[in-house]
Amino acid sequence: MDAPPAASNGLAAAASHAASSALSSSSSAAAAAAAAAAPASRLHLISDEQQFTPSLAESLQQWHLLDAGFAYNLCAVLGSQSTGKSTLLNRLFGTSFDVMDERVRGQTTKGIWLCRALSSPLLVMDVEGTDGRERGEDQDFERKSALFSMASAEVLIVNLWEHQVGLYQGANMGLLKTVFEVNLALFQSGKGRSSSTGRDKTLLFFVIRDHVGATPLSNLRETLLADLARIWDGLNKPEGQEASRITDFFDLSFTTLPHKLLQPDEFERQVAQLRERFVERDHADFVFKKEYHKRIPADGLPMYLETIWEQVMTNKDLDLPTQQELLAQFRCDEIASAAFAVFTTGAKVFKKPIEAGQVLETLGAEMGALRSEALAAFDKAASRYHAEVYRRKRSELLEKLNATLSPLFMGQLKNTHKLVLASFRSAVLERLRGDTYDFADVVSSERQRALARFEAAAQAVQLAETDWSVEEETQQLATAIDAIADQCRAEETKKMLALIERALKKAIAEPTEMALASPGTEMWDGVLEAFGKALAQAEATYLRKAKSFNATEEESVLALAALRRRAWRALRAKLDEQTADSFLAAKLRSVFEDRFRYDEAGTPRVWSPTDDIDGLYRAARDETLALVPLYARIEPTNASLLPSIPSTADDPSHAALVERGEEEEFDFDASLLLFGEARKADVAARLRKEADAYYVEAKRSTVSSIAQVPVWMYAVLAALGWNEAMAVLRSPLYFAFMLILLASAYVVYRLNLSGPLVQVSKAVGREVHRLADGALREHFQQPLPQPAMLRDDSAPAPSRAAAPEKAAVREQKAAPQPEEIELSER
Ligand SMILES: Nc1nc2c(ncn2[C@@H]2O[C@H](COP(=O)(O)OP(=O)(O)OP(=O)(O)O)[C@@H](O)[C@H]2O)c(=O)[nH]1
Repeated sequence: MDAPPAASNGLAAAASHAASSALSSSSSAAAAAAAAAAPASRLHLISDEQQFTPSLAESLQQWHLLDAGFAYNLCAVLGSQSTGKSTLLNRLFGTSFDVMDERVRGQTTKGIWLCRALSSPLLVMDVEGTDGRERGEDQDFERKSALFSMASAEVLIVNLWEHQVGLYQGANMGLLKTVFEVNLALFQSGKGRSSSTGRDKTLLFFVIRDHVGATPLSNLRETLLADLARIWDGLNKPEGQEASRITDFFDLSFTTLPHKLLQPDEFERQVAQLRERFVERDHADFVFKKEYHKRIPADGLPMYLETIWEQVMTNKDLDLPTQQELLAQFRCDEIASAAFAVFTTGAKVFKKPIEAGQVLETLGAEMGALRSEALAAFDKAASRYHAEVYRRKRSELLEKLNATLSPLFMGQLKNTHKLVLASFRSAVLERLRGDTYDFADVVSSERQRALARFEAAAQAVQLAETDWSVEEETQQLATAIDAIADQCRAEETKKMLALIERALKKAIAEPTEMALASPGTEMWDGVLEAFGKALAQAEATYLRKAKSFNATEEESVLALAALRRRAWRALRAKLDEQTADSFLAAKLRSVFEDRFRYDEAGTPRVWSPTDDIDGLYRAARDETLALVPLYARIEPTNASLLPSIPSTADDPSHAALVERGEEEEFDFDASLLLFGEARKADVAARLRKEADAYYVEAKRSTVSSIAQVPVWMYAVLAALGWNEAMAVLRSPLYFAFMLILLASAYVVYRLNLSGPLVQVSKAVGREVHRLADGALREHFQQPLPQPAMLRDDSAPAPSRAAAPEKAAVREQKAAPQPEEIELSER
């Protein structure tokens, strides 16, 4: 960019005029700024070598126009070389274009220069003059510069001398023909042009210089219009535009200026008047009408002008609307990228916490704000471009923004899902810890709360203008909640079934023990009656509780079947325990004992040699042995007492449970058999041996009673001692001794010494009795048969072996039988 030349008088005048016009039209601040401003530096937009400058954006920035949007104007001046174009522009706009040195006379402006007007947001293009000697017959640049100016400028100032008007063959007419031709080419696609609305028109502003006043402006205007019409008619118009008129594309305006050198004051005055039309927006004849604007935002101007110039240089078809669209695309992309970059930096902040599983309470609002900021930044700059392109690019940007935010949204949902699920689980478990709860109530209220919480969190993070959906995630959460609820329910059911089972076990224990302790044909009826009652109660309890578990009919049926099986297994376990070897042996022994050792009245038998020990033994043994098959199989006399317990094999769903190892195989019919033939034989053999032991003991007790000292022996002793008694009475010595004894007895009695003496005597008596008894026994003792000779060595002695088992049986019985009490007393 070239430095401006020293401000001339004209320039200072322009500046001061700008200040005054700014003051009069808008604000004093703007006026002050304008007054203080120096002419802007000019920019060699297209160099002598026809190269486009890379510094336009920089210059626009310096001229404070880069962010002006559409609030700027652009005009270009065309005309023959050295016709005072630069001089006019500098006077009109306070620009700093080079003016020809009078002494040299030659082409001053080469290529195209651009400068900002001093007092208004106006860009002025000074285009190399046509017909110059320097470029000779080469009309190429003239066409290119015309094309370039037409594509960018709202107003084309056509500068010509008065004496050139009417010279149809002159340089200006050639220039105008070129302008018209390129105009048609620019809009050949017909897009974007609407002659009815007047949009995309260009103003041709004819400035007739050195107007001496002899020919009035109106005449000059008519002449020029006639020339223009003739040129227009002679053009080769593109298809579809054959009937078009010049005014479809151009507005035409004409003005004159006096000779600058001959009438300098008048020249300056009229220039000042003309300036008003260019800078004062409120002026009635303000030249920059809206419809002339090329709708290129200032920030897109560098790109646009460069592209246009490239197209011009490569002689490609230059279709202006297409160029505008391309520019819009390019710029919208650039603006979107800039906005997106800022947005991405902002969005990155949320990424880590979300990935770490956090739930960010304000994420929705912050994402929304971030997205709005990005869109606002895009809208601000991009909305000035081609509307359709802008809309398309905006929706692309929105999509991109949403795509960036989507993982955050999904992450937040997932984290919320986890959080809500965990709270649901802990809340349910917490409430299930108490005693008084309704499972269905707990689960449904917590489920509702969890889903509502999730819904609220999801809504908070969902943005408008997205296709994000929370339905799937909500569905997944509901499924996960239901799975946890099912799990809890299964555990609760298990707990409940275990409680019911425990109660049932307790209920059947005592009746079962009592029934089995007194075997008989109706033994099993008692057991099964008690079981039936306990089972009915258990089922009732289950059904009552199952209601609060939301169990379905089908689930209840299955659970009841399982409960029956468990109850039956519990009964079987009790029966197995009660018919275990030691218990069963004790029971049978007890029965045998009752029948063998006690008579019908329940009195213990004292065996005498006359008793039919063998007969009683056989009867008692056979009766007891007959009980073994009774214990071996559950067989009530009343078959209806047998419960209906479904076997797992008959139930496909339970067969599946068995396969999974969740329930054992169960066959009701098989479960009725407590033990088989082999064990029956074993139990019988054992009982026989024990009975044998009792038999031997009975026999031995008979022999013992025979070995007692007979009563008549004492009579014999009295008879034999009669003589000795007479001898004592007749002998004075013995008699005296007897008297002394009697006297001693009297003294003892009188002195009350009988107690201790009786004690001593008793002790002495007991000792004497013991010694005498021992002596007699020894005397009459006969050898007895050894037990080993009578019974098998392996059989336990009844007193030794039976004692602990009997004690065990007694411990097992919760309430001793009357018979047992009797026995123990005995
Ligand atoms: N007769 C006449 N001469 C003028 C007028 N204005 C400027 N000049 C003179 O014309 C000569 C050319 O002026 P420029 O302003 O350099 O003309 P230009 O058309 O910009 O020249 P190029 O940029 O070389 O095409 C200078 O010597 C000016 O003094 C005018 O109104 N009437």
